[in-house]
Amino acid sequence: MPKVLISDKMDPRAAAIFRERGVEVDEITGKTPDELKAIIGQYDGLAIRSATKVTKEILDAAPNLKVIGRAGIGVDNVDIPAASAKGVVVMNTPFGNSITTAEHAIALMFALARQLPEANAQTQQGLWPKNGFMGVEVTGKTLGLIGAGNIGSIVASRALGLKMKVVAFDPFLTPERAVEMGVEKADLDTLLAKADFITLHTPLTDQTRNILSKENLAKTKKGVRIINCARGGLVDEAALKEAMDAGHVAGAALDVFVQEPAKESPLFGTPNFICTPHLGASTDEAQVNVALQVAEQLSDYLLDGGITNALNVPSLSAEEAPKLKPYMALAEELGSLVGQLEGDHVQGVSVEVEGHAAELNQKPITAAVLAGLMRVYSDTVNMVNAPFLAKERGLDVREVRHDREGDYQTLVRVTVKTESGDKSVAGTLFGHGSPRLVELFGIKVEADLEGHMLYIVNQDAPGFIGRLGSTLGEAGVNIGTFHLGRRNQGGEAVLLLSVDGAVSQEVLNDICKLAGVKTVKLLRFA
Ligand SMILES: NC(=O)C1=CN([C@@H]2O[C@H](COP(=O)(O)OP(=O)(O)OC[C@H]3O[C@@H](n4cnc5c(N)ncnc54)[C@H](O)[C@@H]3O)[C@@H](O)[C@H]2O)C=CC1
Ligand SMILES: O=C(O)C(=O)COP(=O)(O)O
Repeated sequence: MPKVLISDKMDPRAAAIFRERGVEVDEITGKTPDELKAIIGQYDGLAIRSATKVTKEILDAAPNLKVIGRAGIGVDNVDIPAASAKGVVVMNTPFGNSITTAEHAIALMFALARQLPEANAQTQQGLWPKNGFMGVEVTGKTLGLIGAGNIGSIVASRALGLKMKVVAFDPFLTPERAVEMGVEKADLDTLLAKADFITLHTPLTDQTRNILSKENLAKTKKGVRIINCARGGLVDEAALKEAMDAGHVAGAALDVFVQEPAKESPLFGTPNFICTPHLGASTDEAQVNVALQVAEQLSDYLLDGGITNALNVPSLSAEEAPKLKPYMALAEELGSLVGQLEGDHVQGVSVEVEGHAAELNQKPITAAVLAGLMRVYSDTVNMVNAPFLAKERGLDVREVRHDREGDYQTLVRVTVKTESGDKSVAGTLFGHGSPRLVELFGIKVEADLEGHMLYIVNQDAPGFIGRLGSTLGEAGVNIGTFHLGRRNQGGEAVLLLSVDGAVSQEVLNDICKLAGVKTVKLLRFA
């Protein structure tokens, strides 16, 4: 039974789903990195929010980890390249808390416009400060939206409902989508110059870090109010403090900080500065959404291989997974076969699918071919890290889909590019989806690729099979299955024998000495 650790506070429904689905679950929150390192080794899955930092060090201490699920959106607390290199799938729940976070941004906008926190505090102190809090209306004002993705577009629709004008800066926002959203698409400088309120809804990337820098803050309208419910680091906190002290920025509301938990900040105590402790996603509704989703997604992956909302592998629905499973087994065997035969020389790989296979999602099939192929270099390769390793090695990977049906109802062909030309193997599925090799380097040969196998290329000649049988028999090697194919009569022939166990180098040398033998190789399949 797979085992999952929930390491951040999560709605109890997550644990309940894991148990219902047949996944063992521990909820251990608030661990230090060292404490997490000490226990992570026993888990197949890890469910987190933003508090747990999944660093390379943690991943190195997690040999069994297969999947990380973020109950939320931002995954900047996960070292995704390190996870990919280790073959760990990283998933998030991209929509579960979007409305909630958008509402928090709107709530903070109103709180700034009417100075609600300070007015509340002073009233409760018994000061009745009726004349101290002159606010501004949002109606008719311009909201500058930096980032018009899921959350940004919900904020825009709410702001339009409040009769605001919305100007959006997002390099990936198409003019058509801007029209559909009812916003004006603008460049950043235009937005900065026009906005009465600015709200940020981008991930933290090299391009967005300090997008509200000292320089950009200086380009804003005097009296602007700024809201950040996305990620700390989008706003230069020191520059914001300066701009507020100078009276240029009239108010700022931060839900997120460069350093979290933010126990101290020069901004604390600044008039018209409001903050919340990363509460953007904290509503009952959002937390139930993300908890249910993350538990279902992790269970799907661990139990059936279904992949939803993964950031480092192609998606594979729980419905698709059972259909694709036998193809992935076939693809991995074909990859393994070419890897073992040609591994050192491979410069590029082409994966072709035809017949029924062409109706399926090809990405997982290609990833499985690469996993089989790359396992020659490292036994920690799997479908997740194989495409990354292939890229690292500079392998040119191509996918081809043929609608035609050939000799077989379904076929997967793997062709590797080598210095001595293209070499191709192909396989199909028989009966109840059992993989079968049907072609090896241009020769038709049918074989199940399993266990230890001997690959022999020889010159087709009478008596060879008898001599080979005797050599193996004398060495005490039992032949399980025997598959034979040849290019033409008297031409090159290929033999694939399954043998009961490994064959010594001595026996391989003896086979090599048999007349007509060109190549002998011992292969190993799962
Ligand atoms: N405070 C909180 O508790 C929460 C914070 N978030 C954060 O909100 C942010 C946005 O989330 P979503 O809208 O779901 O993401 P999304 O991926 O749907 O949208 C992000 C948008 O930012 C845009 N973008 C990327 N680079 C940009 C750049 N250089 N300049 C301008 N725009 C750029 C993208 O094109 C995209 O449209 C994320 O960082 C997420 O982590 C999300 C949920 C809760
Ligand atoms: O979903 C996100 O990106 C968030 O920032 C929410 O963070 P949290 O799950 O509340 O720690």
